[in-house]
Amino acid sequence: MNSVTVQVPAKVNLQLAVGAVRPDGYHELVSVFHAVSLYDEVTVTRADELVVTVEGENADDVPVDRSNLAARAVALLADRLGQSPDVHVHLRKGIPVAGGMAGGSADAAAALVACDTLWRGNTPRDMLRRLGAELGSDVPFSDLGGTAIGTGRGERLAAVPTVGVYHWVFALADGGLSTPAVYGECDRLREAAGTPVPDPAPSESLIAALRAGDVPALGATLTNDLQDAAISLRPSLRATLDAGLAGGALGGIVSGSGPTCAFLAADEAGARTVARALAASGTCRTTRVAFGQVGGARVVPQRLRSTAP
Ligand SMILES: C[C@](O)(CO)[C@H](O)COP(=O)(O)OP(=O)(O)OC[C@H]1O[C@@H](n2ccc(N)nc2=O)[C@H](O)[C@@H]1O
Ligand SMILES: Nc1ncnc2c1ncn2[C@@H]1O[C@H](COP(=O)(O)OP(=O)(O)OP(=O)(O)O)[C@@H](O)[C@H]1O
Repeated sequence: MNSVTVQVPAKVNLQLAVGAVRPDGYHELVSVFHAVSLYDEVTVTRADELVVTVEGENADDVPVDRSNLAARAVALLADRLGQSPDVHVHLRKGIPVAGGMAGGSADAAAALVACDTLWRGNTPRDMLRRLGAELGSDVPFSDLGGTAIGTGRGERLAAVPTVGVYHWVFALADGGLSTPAVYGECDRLREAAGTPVPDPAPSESLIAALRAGDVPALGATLTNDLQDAAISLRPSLRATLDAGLAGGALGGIVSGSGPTCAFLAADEAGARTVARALAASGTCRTTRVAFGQVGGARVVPQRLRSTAP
């Protein structure tokens, strides 16, 4: 076996409750993660040195040096397995870059699975997730997929029972937002308001909607504590949210740290209607239609691989 390809999904946070800053600088979270059908594909191939190449929309915004999260994942696993990290990592980006949908984290999770397969490390999946948490708070969920509650800084996961299919429209913006900057803005806004920061807790109505597969109820209970901060840094997001809701979405929120906005539609046809309304409004760069929940990082069987890098 000379190369391995892993497909890995984007995420949207159905609830993102942000608590106080911890001594280590991270915020205590309750995050209801949901994996959706926008995918990156990560292919690792044996090579003379560790190199990264990237294809897809805004590929130029993705670093190809050792700061790339996938390259860091390769180096970390190589170190743990006592293995040389010399592989070619090729990223085929379908997840918006710096869009609040965990694109870099997805690539890290996929690179861990791909290299462990290539090197026959046989590392248990929960161990790969623990390694992933060293690279970023969203990485373990990118590996797990489905729908799950994340606590701590978002890395401690428990699957949430869910029924039904959820149809989503994502409004992509020009340019990204920096995750630390959005958390920082959230703190600044809270300090200015002078209100105490509540301990984050799961929304019972949201969990009930997921258990029942109640799409309108889910649309009504989407929340994101980083939304005001993202809008404060990118005021045009308000118009994007308004346009999606006016276009018939059952709910709309900023995805994670933004600037992508996520809209829940009643069904597949409804999603296409919302996407058209968003495109006509001129309030976003482009749209993507997707569904959830989907599984996490998985090896693509060789016979199903579309092209070699
Ligand atoms: C916004 C979310 O995407 C929601 O799922 C995540 O919380 C961010 O996860 P991520 O991109 O994997 O973030 P990390 O790489 O772990 O952290 C990047 C930066 O985000 C901020 N950060 C992240 C997670 C957290 N619980 N509290 C934080 O304050 C910190 O400034 C941190 O330095
Ligand atoms: N493999 C990667 N793919 C995309 N960006 C990467 C990658 N590795 C490092 N980065 C850097 O990380 C930054 C954030 O990109 P990413 O797509 O992970 O953002 P995000 O989806 O907002 O993350 P999150 O939702 O986890 O906060 C990019 O601007 C880029 O410089």
